[in-house]
Amino acid sequence: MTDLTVLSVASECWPLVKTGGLADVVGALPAAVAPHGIAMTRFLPGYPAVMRALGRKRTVHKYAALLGTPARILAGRHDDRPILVLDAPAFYDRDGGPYADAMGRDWFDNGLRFAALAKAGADIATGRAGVKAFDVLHAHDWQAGLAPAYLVYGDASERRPASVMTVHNMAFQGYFGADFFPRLELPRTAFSIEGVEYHGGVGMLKAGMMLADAITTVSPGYADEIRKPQFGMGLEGLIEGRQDRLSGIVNGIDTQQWNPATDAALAAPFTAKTLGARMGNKRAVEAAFGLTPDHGPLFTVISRLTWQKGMDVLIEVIDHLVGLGGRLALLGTGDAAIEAGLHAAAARHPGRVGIRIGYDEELAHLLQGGADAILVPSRFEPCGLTQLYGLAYGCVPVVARTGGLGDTVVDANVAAIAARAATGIQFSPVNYEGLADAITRTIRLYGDAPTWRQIQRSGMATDFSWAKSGADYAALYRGLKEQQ
Ligand SMILES: Nc1ncnc2c1ncn2[C@@H]1O[C@H](COP(=O)(O)OP(=O)(O)O[C@H]2O[C@H](CO)[C@@H](O)[C@H](O)[C@H]2O)[C@@H](O)[C@H]1O
Repeated sequence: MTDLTVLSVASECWPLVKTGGLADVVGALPAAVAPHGIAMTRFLPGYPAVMRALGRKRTVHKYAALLGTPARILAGRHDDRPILVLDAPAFYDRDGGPYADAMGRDWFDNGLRFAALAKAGADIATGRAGVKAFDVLHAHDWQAGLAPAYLVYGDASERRPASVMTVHNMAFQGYFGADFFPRLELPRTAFSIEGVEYHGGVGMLKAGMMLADAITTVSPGYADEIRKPQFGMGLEGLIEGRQDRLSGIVNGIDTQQWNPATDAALAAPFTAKTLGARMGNKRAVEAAFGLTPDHGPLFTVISRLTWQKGMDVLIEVIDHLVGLGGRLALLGTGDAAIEAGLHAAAARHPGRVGIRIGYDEELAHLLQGGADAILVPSRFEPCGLTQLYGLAYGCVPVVARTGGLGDTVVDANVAAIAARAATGIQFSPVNYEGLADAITRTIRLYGDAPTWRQIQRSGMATDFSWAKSGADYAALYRGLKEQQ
């Protein structure tokens, strides 16, 4: 029986639109909370891909002008779950990505595009947009950050749903100049330090974190870290002041989507009992990346190519990795300078380093199923999903000891190996010595076949499902509803 309704407002949702981990989480949450009596509806921008995927839709609300442009709210279903879409062609009907054009330049009107999503989300959650009001509005990242503000500064006579602001990545804050404020159609009182104002302009993530009834981030470790300036990125003061509202709930993974026994993207499906079958995937990865086949350790990286992800440090250690007999198959897209550095490394090491620039979901699955270890040298990582997929696929995660990476991987130190608890390798700090040493350790462990198998099996036995976190989100929603 469902007795609590949640509107989840986000700019991405797997499999409709994805640029990163946010989409995976928004896509998986409804099923994760459903067993706990929570009915979750997602609300997304009407990008062309979303409009196409939804098929039959019904108009539930029309705006003559939503922040200055005609718009409709449409109701549809996907994977047998309800979805609401903001159809505002002037904002979303464009070729290119959700945030940037085909050349990678941010859309000039991103502030307005996502403020409109947030405003319409608040209208829906309050029951003003042709569908029944929701108990809770759950806003994800800066793109939905103004939704709690539109609730707080809305019509005071209406019953207001509770709100949750989830921070998937503090580095993206949605900051716009003061001249942007009048376009938001918020009352003047909202432009204050207690409201949406941030350093003289509008901070969309800041607004959500300031005004939501609860703040969550995607691991307990990151929830702790963002109180410090190094990780708080300017918002540490606000976070300290709202400590009692903050919690960390670690991401799970969709174990239907990411199941090595049934994964159609693998050349050879396998289980913890048939790890030998991974060899078929390794051969397929070698073929796809132009690597010379051998039995030595094959590393992978599947990542946005950015400073956050430590990709500059990765480039520095590639010679070391190859020098120890390792090979690397990398899939990613991002900063041009990092792409150039990777291409140079691949040219130096033909047959040992293969690079694929681009976004390819199927190849990501094959890499997890065929590589021996996945490198995640992030400088900060709110949760991280690729190390969780690695655990599930016997692709041993080698991770920086930060945020969710530290929370989800058990380092293969002597005690953990003896207790059969080790699931990967942790290292710190994120610099040449730290990562090079971690690679040396990994290659040494790989050479000890029984221990390596044990690490793979312990990783695969880890509970990375949504079971616990789904219950945690449900408990959070319930607590907020009771306080209403
Ligand atoms: N080139 C490529 N081709 C195919 N797939 C690719 C790819 N590059 C990346 N991916 C996929 O994109 C996702 C990346 O998710 P992460 O959680 O690792 O990082 P991201 O920084 O995007 O997410 C942010 O939000 C998530 C969700 O909360 C947090 O886990 C994380 O710490 C935070 O930084 C994974 O599903 C990965 O397989």
